[in-house]
Amino acid sequence: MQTSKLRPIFNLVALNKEFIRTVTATSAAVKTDHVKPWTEIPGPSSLPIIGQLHHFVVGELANFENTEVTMKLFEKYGPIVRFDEMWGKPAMILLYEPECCAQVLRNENWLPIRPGFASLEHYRKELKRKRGHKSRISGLVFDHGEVWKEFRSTVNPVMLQPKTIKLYCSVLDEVAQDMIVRMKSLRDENNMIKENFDTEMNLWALESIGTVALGCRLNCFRQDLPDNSPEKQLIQCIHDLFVIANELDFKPSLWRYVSTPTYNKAMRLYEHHESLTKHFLQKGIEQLKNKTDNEKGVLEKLLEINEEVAYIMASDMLFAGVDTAANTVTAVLYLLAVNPDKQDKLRAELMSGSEKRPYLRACIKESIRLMPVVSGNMRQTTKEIDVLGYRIPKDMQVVFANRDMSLLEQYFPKASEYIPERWVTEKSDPMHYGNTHPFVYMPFGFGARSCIGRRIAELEMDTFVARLIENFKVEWVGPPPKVVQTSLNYIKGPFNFIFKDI
Ligand code: HEM
Repeated sequence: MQTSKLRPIFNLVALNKEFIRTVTATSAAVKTDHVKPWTEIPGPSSLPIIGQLHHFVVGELANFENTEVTMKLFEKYGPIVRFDEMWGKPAMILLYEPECCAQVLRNENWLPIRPGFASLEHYRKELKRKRGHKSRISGLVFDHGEVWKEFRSTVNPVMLQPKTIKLYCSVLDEVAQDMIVRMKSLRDENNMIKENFDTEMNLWALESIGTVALGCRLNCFRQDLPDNSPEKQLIQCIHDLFVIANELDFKPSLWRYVSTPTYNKAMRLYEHHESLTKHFLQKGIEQLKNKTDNEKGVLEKLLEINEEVAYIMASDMLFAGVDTAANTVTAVLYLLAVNPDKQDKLRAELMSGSEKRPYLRACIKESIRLMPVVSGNMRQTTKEIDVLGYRIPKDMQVVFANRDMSLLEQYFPKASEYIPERWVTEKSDPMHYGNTHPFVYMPFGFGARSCIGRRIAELEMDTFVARLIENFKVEWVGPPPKVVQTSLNYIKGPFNFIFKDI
């Protein structure tokens, strides 16, 4: 309810929304003379010295792990929201308007900058160099400018070549089938896998990406795999990295000024991730020596460039390719479990033996729309740009709220429902996905900087989901799972899946 004291504020917000609608209707982000400075963009109130900090403690930004927080900001402030600079963490603008997202993304120069993971960047670029590490390259996730471009152009022909990716079809299917055997053995008397289902999905994802990054089977599914095995340590380490990066890089933190305990823990974690990656890469290189066929996979081709490129790319793949794929498959399973008619339809497609499986792709796309592992993407502007009546300066961080936009009725009719058909229906159908703005749903990012692992991830997920649905009738009991938002969106237990044999 609006109190009389608050009414002026609500009126301002309403005015702001009205202005935004008008500007959007004409031209979303054309440069005009009548623009306001970015500091006037609506957002949580700022106090002297502490800025917006109090909102993280008791206000509208507290409980940021809740995925609804950003949708609430949209409802309160409209399609553009301001976050002020805080303790060295740069100011940030959140955008919920697809044409404006398009404009920011299309205005990038040839060297797009995706900020985030500043603490990891600090570890790889500053701390390691202080310790005498000589390399200029930190990796695709963390480098920018010419260093990023040079590395990306070196690895693109290897990582994006469909012929190379196709080489992994059979080994990924082998991984999927081994995982099915493991899941069957893990089920309890109720056909449930309640204990550590998330770790199980991570084991599948690590085993899968390992075949590409390290050219060998890691054997993560061994029943006798101890908890302190390098495989389990790596899984835990990747998970902890994303969570701690969220504490340091996406929330207010003093680490840029003093070495806080969280900062020290993060630096130890980053070092641990590095030594584990080296351990696995060494294992991959050893196994290559016994290889009998002549087909060259990703690791061999990268090693031909040089060992450092192979190591850095493997490290990127192990960082970016485990939790992402694992949580996406969990989301697909959950949504198919609570939509049994869609699951039956998918199973019929899979059992038909047809080589083309459009409904499988559609089910995965629709799951990513409703429960994406990444809430949105980010860029640092490379030039000044006017958006929705505000002037955004160069070097400003802009976040695209793709998850929230994808849940809005105005972009996807019956937005809260699981309707894979929207991805395969005729163009003339009002439900056809093509009717929405292409910058609403962008799960793998945009342009030259987009996800280099997309084709690999899609192949892994298609293969595994197909095997799961062929083998199990998947059900879910009880309330929906909780999703916790850190740098990634993690689906949390209890995992009430029931896996009945087909
Ligand atoms: C469901 C699975 C995945 C999703 C949703 C996903 C999503 C994304 C997104 C949104 C970006 C940022 C793109 C941009 O800035 O425009 C990205 C970047 C990246 N992803 Fe993925 N990803 C997935 C799986 C993978 C896998 C399996 C790998 C490993 C090969 C991988 C490796 C990378 C790398 C290295 C980058 C940085 C690219 C660059 O900046 O040049 N991702 N991913």
